[in-house]
Amino acid sequence: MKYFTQFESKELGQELIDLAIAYKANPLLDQAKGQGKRVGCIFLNPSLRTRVSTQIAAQNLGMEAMVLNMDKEGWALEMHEGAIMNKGTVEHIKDAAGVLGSYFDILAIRAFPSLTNKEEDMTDFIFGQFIKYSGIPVVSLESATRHPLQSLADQITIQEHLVGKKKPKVVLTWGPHIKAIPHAVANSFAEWSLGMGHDLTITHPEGYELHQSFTKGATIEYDQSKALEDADFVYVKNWSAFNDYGKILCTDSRWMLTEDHFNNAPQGKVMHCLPVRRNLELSDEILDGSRSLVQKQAENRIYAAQAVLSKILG
Ligand SMILES: NCCC[C@H](NC(=O)CCC(=O)O)C(=O)O
Ligand SMILES: NC(=O)OP(=O)(O)O
Repeated sequence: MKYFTQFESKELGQELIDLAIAYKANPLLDQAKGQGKRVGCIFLNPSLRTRVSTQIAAQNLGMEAMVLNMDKEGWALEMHEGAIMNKGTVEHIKDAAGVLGSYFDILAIRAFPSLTNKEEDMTDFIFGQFIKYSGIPVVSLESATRHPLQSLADQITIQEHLVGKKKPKVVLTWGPHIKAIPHAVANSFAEWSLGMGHDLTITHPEGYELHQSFTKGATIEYDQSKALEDADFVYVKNWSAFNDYGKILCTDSRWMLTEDHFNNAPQGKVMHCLPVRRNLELSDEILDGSRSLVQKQAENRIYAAQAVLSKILG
């Protein structure tokens, strides 16, 4: 495996889940595997979990992880070919990524979407520039379109809580937010859940349809209470409109889950990638109650990253 940027196949997904579960039981199982190797973690946006869990994962494999907060500590990067760099950008991605490629064995990159340029965002333009010019294996720490390490951790968490059920009912529900938020987590969660064979229902206000390349095979249900019936896992996420790109079309607080939403899904577990805005996206009642898997998901981020780095090391 050279790149980890999206869901590839159920077989690879399961292999990574199994490896992650083995590392969770014995984090230092492959302590010698990464000796003498370096992973560069490049952040163009903020992070808590991804930053720390990836460093712990590398350390567990005996690898060195270096973090560069490019948005704050690096030179402003020019992404476009042929640009005359007489404005704010200082260094071209060709030069910077080439250098990083010579310093590291693996590059891991976080590059959020603009939410203004749909075409560039949809092709993961910035992310692609790093892949093109670094020439080394690349791991996504959340791109414009996807957050695969989060999704892998989510699938590990679902498998750990299946209680004998082969095909769980998984619901992805939109929750309110005050900001325009990327589609990456929702896209990726849908892509991985469908890919791993779950029965997926997606519920959101009208106008919040995700791109169908991520949701093909899912049931789209605009009535949230109907969607939640008999749900085993309920994944809460805000995202901005995709068709009316990057717009906020709804802030209706009735979409925020409380205990009352679970009258027809008593067994339902609740998931969120974090960070979560309490009592806006998701109620204290749910987050602090026994349905919540959010801390377990965050813990599994370590083992998801460890499995991916290990697989790339070969
Ligand atoms: N990496 C996990 C989520 C990152 C990002 N959340 C945010 O930007 C939240 C910002 C805020 O709440 O102000 C997202 O949803 O894609
Ligand atoms: N879930 C997640 O990716 O968290 P961070 O943005 O804090 O890394």
